Amino acid sequence: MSVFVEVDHVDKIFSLANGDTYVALRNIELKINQGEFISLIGHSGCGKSTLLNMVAGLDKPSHGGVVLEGKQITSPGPDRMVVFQNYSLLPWLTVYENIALAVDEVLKDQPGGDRKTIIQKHIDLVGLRHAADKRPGELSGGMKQRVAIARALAIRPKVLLLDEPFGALDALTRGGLQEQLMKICEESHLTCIMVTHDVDEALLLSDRIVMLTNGPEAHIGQILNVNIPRPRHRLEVVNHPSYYKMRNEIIYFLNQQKRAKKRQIQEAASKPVSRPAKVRQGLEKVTLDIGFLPLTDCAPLIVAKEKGFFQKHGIEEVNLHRETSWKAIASNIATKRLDAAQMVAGMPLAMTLGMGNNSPLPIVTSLILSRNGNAITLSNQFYEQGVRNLKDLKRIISQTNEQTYSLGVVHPSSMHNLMLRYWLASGGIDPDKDVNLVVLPPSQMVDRLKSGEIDGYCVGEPWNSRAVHEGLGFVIATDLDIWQGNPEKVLGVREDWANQYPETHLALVKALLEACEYCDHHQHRQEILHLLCQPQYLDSLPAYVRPGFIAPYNRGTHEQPRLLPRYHQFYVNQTNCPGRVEGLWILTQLARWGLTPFPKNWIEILDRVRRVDLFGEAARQLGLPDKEPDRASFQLFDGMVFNPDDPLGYLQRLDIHREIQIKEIIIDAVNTAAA
Ligand SMILES: Nc1ncnc2c1ncn2[C@@H]1O[C@H](COP(=O)(O)OP(=O)(O)OP(=O)(O)O)[C@@H](O)[C@H]1O
Repeated sequence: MSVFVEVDHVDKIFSLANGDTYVALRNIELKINQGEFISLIGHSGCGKSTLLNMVAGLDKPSHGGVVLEGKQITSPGPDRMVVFQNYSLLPWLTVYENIALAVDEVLKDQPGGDRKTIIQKHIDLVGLRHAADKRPGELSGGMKQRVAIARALAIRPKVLLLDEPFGALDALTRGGLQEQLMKICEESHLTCIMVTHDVDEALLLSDRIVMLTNGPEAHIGQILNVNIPRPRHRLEVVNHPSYYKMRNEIIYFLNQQKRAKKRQIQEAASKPVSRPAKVRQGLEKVTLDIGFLPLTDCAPLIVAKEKGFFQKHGIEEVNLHRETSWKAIASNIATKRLDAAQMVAGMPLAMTLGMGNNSPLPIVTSLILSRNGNAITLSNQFYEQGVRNLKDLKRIISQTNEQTYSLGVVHPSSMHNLMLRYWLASGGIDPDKDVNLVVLPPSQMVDRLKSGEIDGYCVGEPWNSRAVHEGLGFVIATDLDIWQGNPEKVLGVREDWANQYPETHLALVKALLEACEYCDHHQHRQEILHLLCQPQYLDSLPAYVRPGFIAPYNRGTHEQPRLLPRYHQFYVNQTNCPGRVEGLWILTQLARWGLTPFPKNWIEILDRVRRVDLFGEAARQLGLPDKEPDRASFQLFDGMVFNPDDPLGYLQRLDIHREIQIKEIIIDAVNTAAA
């Protein structure tokens, strides 16, 4: 089906009287098919009417655009009619005259007789023949709204826009009008967008319900497909087997938003007390301790320090602490020894959910530092046995019952663990039953492979290339083969730290974002290689770091080494925004393997951890693109589609998984302060 209306990455920013701005909507992306009925639902003030007004052409997006049948909407037009809650009829005109006014204006090229027929037909359509000569003052609320609908339909719009059309009517009248509207829309195959607060109304009328989060920066939290067959009848839809499940889902979404609002208000109220004064350069803290692990993809941190990006943004002194494991990073952030750290992509979510029997500790990430850069290395023994791909590995594992192979991963919440598990499970290998996964720091992988304690691993560079260089193993897959562009390392800070030092946090994100951009220029790579290999950072031979960074990547197989331009991706292709959809994928995988429960309130958790808003602020201040990646379905190498509106459906479709727990994870601001 072709797209009829497209809301294309729309932002709406209002200028306020005091000179400030208010970002009402951020990055709204919605494609609507012809004949679809869409409802917009969300708490008061989230931006539903603003969005509707932009489709109507009554207001303009600040960024992005709205397109109808391939044409950009720039002003109101008769192809889009709006029905408001307050009817907006002219009180001195009769029902007939109110409709005639619009018809005579828009269809003026048609003969008068035809226009009369059209007016009459639409008066009949809404059952008002008996009241055609009455003025609005003589009509009930329901009758007035029927006139407004008839007037909108009479000029044959392509899209009908309804802003809480039945909000002012009593329940009985509302019910009758809903049925009438539904019938008209179904018969004329009209495309409708309706703003409503009424969950049952949305379920009765809609094909899809678009749920908006709270503002500022409201975005689409979830889209619900209403799979109730048409024609529908008001008294029957409630008997549909999924009616109450869908209803509960919407109400749950609204409750999550209510709770998030309450927390924001509490946080705002506590700010003046808890925030330290700005020390210098407009920042609250100008000396920072930041943790990292000696891996090729720590480059942005090293570059930010060595090339002066931290100082450029007012952070006078940064002590980079080389840590030995991801576990140490998590612990040093939890105990506040570190202000910030390079983290594996799943760590902020996992710590927030309290993975591994820890108390939930909210961590925020406002920046992705790198994408890709991992590989799965297996010992030469597999190669000698003819293992070239996942299928071969499965065969060998099935044949060797007496031995369980051990594979190293660097942290339960790391993409190494989640991607290795995904890859194995896609090939029918249960990562908890058919192999033995062991958590080891990256720097121990090569030695353990050499000693035979493990048979392979999934790790970042330079540890794969080093094994190849030393003739210890071969790369069976890089993460480009599994999920090209997967989020790899992120910047992580405690949420209370981010709240306490907001300007410093922003400066840190800006400094690292600029460093990421610097790292992606291939003409800088030789210089960065030199910086990275220094004793205080990777302390590595350049030969281990070069492959995939500046030189062709050698898998240690018979295959010719190949250049992999995106193997270490730091900036291009929207690398840096901590998008919520990929965060949601991580949540599904943590739950899949029993590492954390799947949070029933996932929208709330993602909004809290993956701080798209703070990333956007930093990017805008630098004049760099600030868009969140598309809120679209995607798939990994096996073709299984991940639909962000149905994460639980995705989990259910995955053949191999542990028992999945679904739990509401409530972490309030008071706990945060005490943590
Ligand atoms: N012209 C304006 N100038 C400044 N702010 C505005 C303007 N119009 C709307 N806003 C703000 O934008 C946000 C979204 O408003 P909008 O009316 O779209 O919300 P809504 O979801 O339709 O609310 P409701 O359900 O209460 O009708 C609100 O915070 C509102 O105060």
